[in-house]
Amino acid sequence: MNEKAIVLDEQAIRRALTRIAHEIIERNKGIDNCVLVGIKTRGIFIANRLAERIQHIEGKSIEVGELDITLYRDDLTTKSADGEPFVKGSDIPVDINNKKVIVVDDVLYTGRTVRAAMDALIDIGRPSQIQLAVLVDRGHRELPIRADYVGKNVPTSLNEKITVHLTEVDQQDKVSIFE
Ligand SMILES: O=P(O)(O)OC[C@H]1O[C@H](OP(=O)(O)OP(=O)(O)O)[C@H](O)[C@@H]1O
Ligand SMILES: O=c1cc[nH]c(=O)[nH]1
Repeated sequence: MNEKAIVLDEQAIRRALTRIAHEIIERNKGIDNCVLVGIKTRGIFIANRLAERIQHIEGKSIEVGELDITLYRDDLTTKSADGEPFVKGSDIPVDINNKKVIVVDDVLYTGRTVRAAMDALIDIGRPSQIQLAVLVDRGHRELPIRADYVGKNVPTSLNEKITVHLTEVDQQDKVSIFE
């Protein structure tokens, strides 16, 4: 696959996350009773960055939990009967009962990862609300799921792929579209 375009550079990612942090605070009238839950690798780093910005803006800390979701649809050795993603592990340091849980991921595509995340959350408690924040929404949903906070909507064709690079793991901040 070839890199077709850079859709967000370092500065654009920074601005998008700052905007989302403000939107989270505005929508929830502050961050009392809110918890961020990042999905596996890059969603966790994005959730941590949002938490830093929220702390900076509100002067209050927001807790960050983690979910590790495996998309094993293509992994024949571990494929389950229904072939859906599953939650491998979680580290959610707070009681999510009656909390507003904001799920955070880098890319929203079919929605199956988020569906698995919501199942896992509902298994461990009863959030008062679940919201969703993503850096990129590339469309092509297979489930009735939408994001409440979107860094950038990137219309894609099915043969394209969005890659998100973050300095914490990839030594640079960049979102690209590959075809
Ligand atoms: O809406 P969906 O169709 O579920 O796709 C979105 C998920 O796909 C990506 O993870 P991927 O499995 O590519 O792993 P990665 O994060 O390690 O790249 C991305 O990080 C999202 O979690
Ligand atoms: O294009 C895509 C689709 C799913 N997950 C990604 O990270 N990119």
